Amino acid sequence: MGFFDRISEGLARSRDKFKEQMNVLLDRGPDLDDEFWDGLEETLILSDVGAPAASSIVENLRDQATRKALPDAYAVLDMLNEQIASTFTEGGEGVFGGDPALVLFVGINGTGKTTTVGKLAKEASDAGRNVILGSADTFRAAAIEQLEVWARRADVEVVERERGSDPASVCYATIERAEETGADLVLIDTAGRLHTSADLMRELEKVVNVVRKRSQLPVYTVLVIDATTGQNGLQQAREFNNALSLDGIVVTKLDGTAKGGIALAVSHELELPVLKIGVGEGMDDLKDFDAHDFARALIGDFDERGA
Ligand SMILES: Nc1nc2c(ncn2[C@@H]2O[C@H](COP(=O)(O)OP(=O)(O)OP(=O)(O)O)[C@@H](O)[C@H]2O)c(=O)[nH]1
Repeated sequence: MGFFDRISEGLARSRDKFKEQMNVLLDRGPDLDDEFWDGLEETLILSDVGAPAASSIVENLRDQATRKALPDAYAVLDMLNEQIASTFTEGGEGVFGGDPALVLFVGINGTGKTTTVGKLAKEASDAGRNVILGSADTFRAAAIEQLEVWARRADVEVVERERGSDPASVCYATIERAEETGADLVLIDTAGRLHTSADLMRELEKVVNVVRKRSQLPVYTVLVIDATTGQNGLQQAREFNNALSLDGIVVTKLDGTAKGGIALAVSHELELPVLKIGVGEGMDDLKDFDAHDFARALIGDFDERGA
């Protein structure tokens, strides 16, 4: 199944929610009056894209409707996909684009950090890159074992220490080992932590600072967000970004959620690119992000019979 089909299948619930709201709005007729524009903004907000993104999308579409003298709501909806796509923050090519990099994965518990590291390791190793993994999640014993399983599947080395070790020292050891082996992609899994826990966030800041100082490879910090948590994901992203100056996000569990719009809320509000998306638990379920395909999958197409 191609990228669009996978993401389209995954976002079916998000799309249904959007369409249901839109159809109620269109039932009153296709006039481009204030009620339509307010209703469109509200529908976007209910789709979890966040108020700032929703208002920017509606403002731009309103401008275009005036400039191009668009006849009705259907003409506006034809431009909605494009407008949503361009509201995502672009960039981040350096992180997984094939250049040498050290990437630290952070996020709250259970968002899919270890799984994402594993999937990426497999993809990069299959593409012929020299990959090494670091298990700085020294908090949860199962996380170390889980990463070992992925490392075996990907046929890459993983640097680890016993449970309870200092995560910064695991990072240090991983960087040393990467230098010895000439690895050009270093992926470090960190322990899940609540963004509201000041101590754990300080510990993570320390880990990131150690890595930034010590690594000769460019260092990127990537937040892994679980799409099913909706608006809470935005709050997590704000806190992690404040503490760590993130370089991008990976949005997981986009298979089967009605809250897929959260990817846009975070990308737009925090000016962070979406680097990858997770659409399942399997090895091949981590995909490159394409804003146009994502927008199409999120809201679908509209025609005059209703969508
Ligand atoms: N459906 C679905 N499940 C996913 C996806 N990504 C990860 N998971 C599942 O989410 C669960 C948690 O994933 P982990 O990778 O262990 O999460 P983590 O962030 O490393 O967890 P902690 O180490 O506890 O913070 C696992 O059961 C994964 O298989 C995804 O894209 N879709």
